[in-house]
Amino acid sequence: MASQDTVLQTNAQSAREYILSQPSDALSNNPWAVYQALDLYSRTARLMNFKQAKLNVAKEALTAMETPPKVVIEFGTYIGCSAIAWAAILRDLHGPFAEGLHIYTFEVSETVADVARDLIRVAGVEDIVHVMVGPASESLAKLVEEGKIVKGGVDMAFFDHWEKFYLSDLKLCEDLGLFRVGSSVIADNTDIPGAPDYLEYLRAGGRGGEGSVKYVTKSVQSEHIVERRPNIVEVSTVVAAP
Ligand SMILES: C[S@@+](CC[C@H](N)C(=O)[O-])C[C@H]1O[C@@H](n2cnc3c(N)ncnc32)[C@H](O)[C@@H]1O
Repeated sequence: MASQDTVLQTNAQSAREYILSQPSDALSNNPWAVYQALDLYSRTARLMNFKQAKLNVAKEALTAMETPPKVVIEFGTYIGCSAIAWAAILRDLHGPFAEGLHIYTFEVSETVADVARDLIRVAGVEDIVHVMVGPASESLAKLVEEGKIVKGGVDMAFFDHWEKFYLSDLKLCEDLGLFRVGSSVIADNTDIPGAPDYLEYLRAGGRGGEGSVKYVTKSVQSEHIVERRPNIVEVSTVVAAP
């Protein structure tokens, strides 16, 4: 029987074949069209991309931010579906020629990262979406070390890798001083498979104590309600940052 990793990689490669087989004038340099083609494809294929109904929740949160977001970090690239959507949203918010737009996205598998890079290229957003291969915590620390992300410089962090890493990676963001008041922290799959320690932490408002990062958080039900399927997007806002 094929391992989970092999299935994950094979499905990702099939998604790339599907996209590359489409007429290029329909998708080329059009991030929304690529996102939607992938989302449509995922309805019949087993893909673990961030689906449209949930993206709508995240998009609403990003659009409502007082300071429109420019820098996004994403834990879990997979085929680049959500990263392409973040690029489309940032471009919509700031215009096609805006400077300083960056999506740093972290993926542990070289094989699926290659798929993401190809799809990001089709979408024409490779100038603002940076795929980093390796454990997310290491990639993030490297970005800070290299000065590519500065203190208070993350407008939105998206958690969509393996749930067991959500809380430790959130705490790493705090330890590196990446958030500002108003930063958004969004997470998928907190209901199924579930990230109880992450939810408990955010619902308590954070680590607690003087000088700590504080949050308000809400579990938002996405519109596409299928019983016993993951429907929740956890949307948290930083309300205090030392
Ligand atoms: C649910 S998928 C991400 C879906 C993606 N956001 C999208 O919409 O296409 C989770 C991905 O996280 C990756 N991953 C899991 N743990 C990781 C870690 N600690 N560091 C980096 N990537 C990780 C997995 O290999 C997998 O490709």
